[in-house]
Amino acid sequence: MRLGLIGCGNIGEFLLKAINKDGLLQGGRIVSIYGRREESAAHLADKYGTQFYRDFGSFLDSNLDMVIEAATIEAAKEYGCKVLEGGKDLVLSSIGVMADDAFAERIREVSQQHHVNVFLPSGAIGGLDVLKSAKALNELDAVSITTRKPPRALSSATSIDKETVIFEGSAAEAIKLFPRNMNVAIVLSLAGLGSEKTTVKMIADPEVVKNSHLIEATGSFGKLKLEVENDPMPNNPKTSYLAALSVLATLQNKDKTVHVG
Ligand SMILES: NC(=O)C1=CN([C@@H]2O[C@H](COP(=O)(O)OP(=O)(O)OC[C@H]3O[C@@H](n4cnc5c(N)ncnc54)[C@H](O)[C@@H]3O)[C@@H](O)[C@H]2O)C=CC1
Ligand SMILES: O=C([O-])CC(=O)C(=O)O
Repeated sequence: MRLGLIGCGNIGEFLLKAINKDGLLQGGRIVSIYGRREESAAHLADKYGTQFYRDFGSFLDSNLDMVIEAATIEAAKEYGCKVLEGGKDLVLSSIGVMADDAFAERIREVSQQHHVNVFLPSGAIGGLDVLKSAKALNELDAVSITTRKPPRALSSATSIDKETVIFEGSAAEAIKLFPRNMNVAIVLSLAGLGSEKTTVKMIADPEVVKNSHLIEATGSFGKLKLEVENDPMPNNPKTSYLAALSVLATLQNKDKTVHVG
């Protein structure tokens, strides 16, 4: 499987190391990268034996089977449909882009037209399997996420010196205000009740070092309560290590014939 990578930050470099250096994706290799910061992308291309493209069209033409976006919501919006129209599967990290209903609809249409797949990894959270089962008979009543991060992981809250609720509202509002922190709320919305009905609470807490997410849901199945306490990525405290692992796991599982969960 020939992979292309958009974005060479934390998740991008994690994937380059895991796949191209450590061989953790059987039969797969990142052969092309497209990055905005030319110098660092060229350096990574050299370090991990891959090709760096400045021009998106040439990147897409480099005989790829699948493209992984690990950049930003804006990049996902700009390139997502082009990848699918080019006949390649797509893995999105910046899942917040799917909060835009018109864009999400377009992604669904284009992927059907071109017979390609879009993968939305569970990212820095879990519990999506429970929500999907719970809503099989439309009997999922409420879903919420409470995110607690150190202030330095929340760009707008760096001067906070005591535990502070910095946001309460819908997932739809949360992703607009915190596009680098609330992708989790949108993947949760997609698995559950949608971004208007999924509720979010964000807490900046100078006493914590981990990024934690508490997922709660109720429905005819009973109750869900699941908390992940994530170690942050070393170079980007906003992003949890689990988010990078989930992208790799999505790639590792994509061609399995026996599906768990
Ligand atoms: N689904 C989830 O649970 C999670 C999703 N994320 C999201 O995943 C994405 C990647 O995260 P990180 O690797 O930690 O971010 P990062 O900030 O470390 O790296 C992003 C890279 O993308 C590059 N970039 C930005 N715009 C670009 C463009 N238009 N074209 C090409 N490259 C571009 C930047 O120069 C940077 O190198 C972010 O959107 C982040 O918010 C992060 C954590 C959890
Ligand atoms: O990595 C995390 O803990 C969550 C995150 O930043 C996001 O969903 O955007």
